[in-house]
Amino acid sequence: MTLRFSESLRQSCEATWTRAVEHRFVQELGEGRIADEVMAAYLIQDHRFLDSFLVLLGAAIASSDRFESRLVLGRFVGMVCGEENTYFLRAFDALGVDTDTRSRTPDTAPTAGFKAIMREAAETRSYAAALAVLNVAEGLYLDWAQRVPRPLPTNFVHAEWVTLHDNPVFVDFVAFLQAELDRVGPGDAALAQDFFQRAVDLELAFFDAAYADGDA
Ligand SMILES: Cc1ncc(CN)c(N)n1
Repeated sequence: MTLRFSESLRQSCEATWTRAVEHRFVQELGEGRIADEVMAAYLIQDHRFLDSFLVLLGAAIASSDRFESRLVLGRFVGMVCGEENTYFLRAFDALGVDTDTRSRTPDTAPTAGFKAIMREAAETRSYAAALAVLNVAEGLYLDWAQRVPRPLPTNFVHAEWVTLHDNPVFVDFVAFLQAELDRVGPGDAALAQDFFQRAVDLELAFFDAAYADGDA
C-alpha cells in the first residue's frame, strides 16, 4: 500500500515531531503541574500566533479549488475567532496577565518565526503550502492532546487547552486537512515538504521557548 502524502511528510520529520508531542510542556500541562509563569509565557506568545494563523486560514480559503473546502475552513475560522480567542482572554484573567504585560512582552524567536512562515505560506497563494503549515499546526496539536491522560486536570486553563485540540470537531478538521494535503500536495511536493519541515521545527522551538526564562 502506498503511503499517504501527508503521512510521508510527517514521517520525514518523525524525530522532531515526536520530541514536540512528548515535550515537557505537554507532560506538565497534562498532569496539571505546569508552573503558572510557564503557562502564561506560552499563552502570551500563542495568542500572537493566532493573528497570523488567521491570515493563513484566510489564504487557504482564498487559494482552495473547492467551495466545499472553503466551507470547512470557514467554519473553523469561526471557532478560532470565537471559542479559542475567548479561552485566551479567560486564561489571561485567571493567570493575572494584564494587557500591559502582554503588550510589553517581546516576541520570542519561534513566535517571530511562526508569524513569518504563516505569512510566507499565505503569500505563495499555493493551497498546498498553506495546507502543509496547517497540517503541522493542527495535526501535531491533535497528536499531543490525544496523548494526555484522562481525567484531565481540574484547572480550566490546563484542561481546555487540551480539549480545544482534542474534540470530535477538531478530529474531523485534522482528517479534512490531511485529505486535502493528500489530494493537492503531490502536485506541489517540494514546496509542501519545505513548509512542513520548517513548521515542525518551529513547533518544537515554540514549546522550548516557554521555558527559556528559567527552569520554572
Ligand atoms: C504554536 C502553535 N501551534 C499550533 C497551534 C494549534 N492551533 C497553536 N495554538 N500554537
